Order: sequence, then structure tokens, then C-alpha cells
Amino acid sequence: MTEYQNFGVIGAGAWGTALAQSLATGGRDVTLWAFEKECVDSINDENVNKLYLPDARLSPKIKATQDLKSLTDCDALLSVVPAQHTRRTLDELKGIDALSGKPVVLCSKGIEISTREFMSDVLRETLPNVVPAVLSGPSFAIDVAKGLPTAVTLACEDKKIGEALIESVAAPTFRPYLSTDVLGAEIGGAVKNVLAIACGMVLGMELGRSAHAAIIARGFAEMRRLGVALGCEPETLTGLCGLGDLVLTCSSEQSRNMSCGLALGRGESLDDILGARNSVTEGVASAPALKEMATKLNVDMPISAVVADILSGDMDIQNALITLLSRVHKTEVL
Ligand SMILES: NC(=O)C1=CN([C@@H]2O[C@H](COP(=O)(O)OP(=O)(O)OC[C@H]3O[C@@H](n4cnc5c(N)ncnc54)[C@H](O)[C@@H]3O)[C@@H](O)[C@H]2O)C=CC1
Ligand SMILES: O=C(CO)COP(=O)(O)O
Repeated sequence: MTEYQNFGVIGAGAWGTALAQSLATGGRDVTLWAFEKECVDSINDENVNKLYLPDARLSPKIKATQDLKSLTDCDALLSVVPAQHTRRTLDELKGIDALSGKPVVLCSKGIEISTREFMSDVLRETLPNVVPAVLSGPSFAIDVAKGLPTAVTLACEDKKIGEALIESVAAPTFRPYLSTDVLGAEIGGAVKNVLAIACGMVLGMELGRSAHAAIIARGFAEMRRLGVALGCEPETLTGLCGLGDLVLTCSSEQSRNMSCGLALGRGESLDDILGARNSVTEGVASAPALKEMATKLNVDMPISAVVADILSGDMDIQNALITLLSRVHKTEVL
């Protein structure tokens, strides 16, 4: 089986940097594209990403660059820029023959707000000649960068390429599981971010752990219903990229989405919360896109819709619970 030796990682935020570090630990050569020159300089000169992952020491094997096109010589690419910047970034690689037939592994978790599309749709429209794959699962960047044990789903419709990718991205403490359900892997990652905001709100408002567990379980039902409506394999969502990531993100203040909800629940304003961060909170952009998607597909997603309404200012956070509790009683369906 051909393994991929040279990886190009597009995006030097916390996650792109952590994945670059894991690849380097696994013996791969890595070129890491950063949007900011400051990132390139600190990675190349000091083996640290001062802007986005200051607490991790990086392998000197990672070479950072601001020249995106130089990554097209690599054997395989990882796309790790936030969802709302993905199209514009990938557009810069449009029409480059060297990429034809190479795998591009999507590692961002979000929905493009302007089109309500998942990242694989964006990839197919921008780089139609590459092979799409998705890497998703319960994995905080700092855990992976520090070599703590992590397991993820890696989905690729082409099983042979998927198997080669699994062998190539695996590292002693980084364990990918193979799937062919690209869409399912994407749905899990995008939806759990919105649900993590809801879980944070519940804890921020001190509504208790029982309510928190109810949001996780009923949120999972929303995720699964959306998956069925969009045609993914529902079992995918019971795996690492669905339930696994939902549990991690909804339970930890380390999550940007969960901690955003927590601060909202404690009464802080969304502008203040986001203004104090230099990192992305994907669920904030995905929530309205998810609400529109659910409405269009006639899928019942009340928790996600309430999150979107609170974020847009259309619903007061205090009224959210009343809205959810006053729905008609029904059979517990997944
Ligand atoms: N941080 C984590 O633990 C994990 C993050 N992810 C996903 O990875 C994706 C990236 O997140 P992080 O690496 O955490 O980002 P981050 O929050 O650490 O950094 C922000 C990123 O946005 C980039 N950026 C800002 N403006 C840009 C522009 N105009 N064009 C292109 N890039 C721009 C920055 O260069 C940087 O890479 C997200 O979709 C996130 O959900 C997935 C798993 C774990
Ligand atoms: O996706 C993640 C963990 O799997 C990271 O979650 P946050 O983006 O909420 O920090």
C-alpha cells in the first residue's frame, strides 16, 4: 500500500499546528501554511506557534510557509482553516494540475454560512479533481500536540486511499478509524459545536447536570435526524466523529463552543465573548446555517434552532428553556 510521506497542512491555527506535530511525530515531512507571518516566523525560528498553540514544543521537521501554492508538491493535503475562510483559501489552489488525484483531508468542523454547505461541498466546487476525505472526532489540539492518546474517524469514499491515509496519519498516540461516510463525519463535527453552545448555556445558567445530560441526549437525536435526512449512514454518528465528539465538546470548558455558551449563560454578551478571543468559535457561524438547513429539510432540531435564535438576538436566553419545555409531549424518538 502506498503511504503518503509529504504532507501539506493548510492552516496554522491550534488544530493545524497540532496535526502537523502529530504527523511529524509519526515520521512524516510536513509543510505548514500559515495565514499570519508571525506564525511562520515563530514556528521556523523557535519551534513554537506563539499565536495559536504557545504551550506546545514543535518538531523542527515542521516547515512553515506563507506560500500556499508550494504545498501542491506534497503527496496529500490537510485543510484546517476555519469553515468561513475555507473557500477563499482553497480557491487560490484552483486549476493546479499537480493536485489532481491527490487526497485533501478536511479537518475543519463547520458549515459555510453563505451557502449552507459542508466543507466537502466547498472542496468539490473549488478543487473538483482532488479526492475528498474528512478527519473528525474528539480531539483537543493541545492534547494531540502533547501526544496524549486520541482516536478519530477518517472518512474517504475511496477505500484504498482511505486505508493509505490511515496508515500515513497514524502516530503512536494518534489512532484514526476508517470510514467511507464522508458526509456523516462532517455532520457530527458541525452539529456538535452548536449543541456544545447549548450545553454551556445550561451550565452557565446553573440549570444542573440533569438538564445538561438531557441536552446531550436530545441533541444527539437532532444530529441523527439531520444525518438521516441528508443521507448519511446513521451509525457513523454513533462513532467518534458524532457521539464521541459531542460528549467531549459538551462536557469540557476547554471547548471554545462550550465556554462561549457558558459565558452567555452567565450573562456576558456575545460581542464581548468573541472580542476577547483570537480563536474561532465555529458553532456561532454554523448555528444559523444549521437552523436554515433544518427548516428547508423539514427536520425537527429545536435545540439548535434555539441556539441560533439566542445568538442572533431574536430570543432572550431566559425564554429559551420555556420555549423548549413548552413543546408538546411526544414519544422519545431518535
Ligand atoms: N482547536 C481544536 O482543538 C480543534 C479545532 N478543530 C477545527 O479546526 C478548524 C480550525 O480551528 P483552529 O485550528 O482551532 O483555529 P484557531 O482558532 O486556533 O485559529 C484561527 C485560525 O483562523 C485562521 N484565519 C484567520 N483569518 C483567516 C483568513 N482570513 N483566511 C484564512 N485563515 C484565517 C488563522 O490563521 C488560524 O489558523 C475549526 O474548524 C475547528 O472547529 C477541530 C478539532 C480540534
Ligand atoms: O472540535 C473540538 C474537539 O474535538 C474542539 O472544540 P472547540 O472548537 O469547541 O474548542
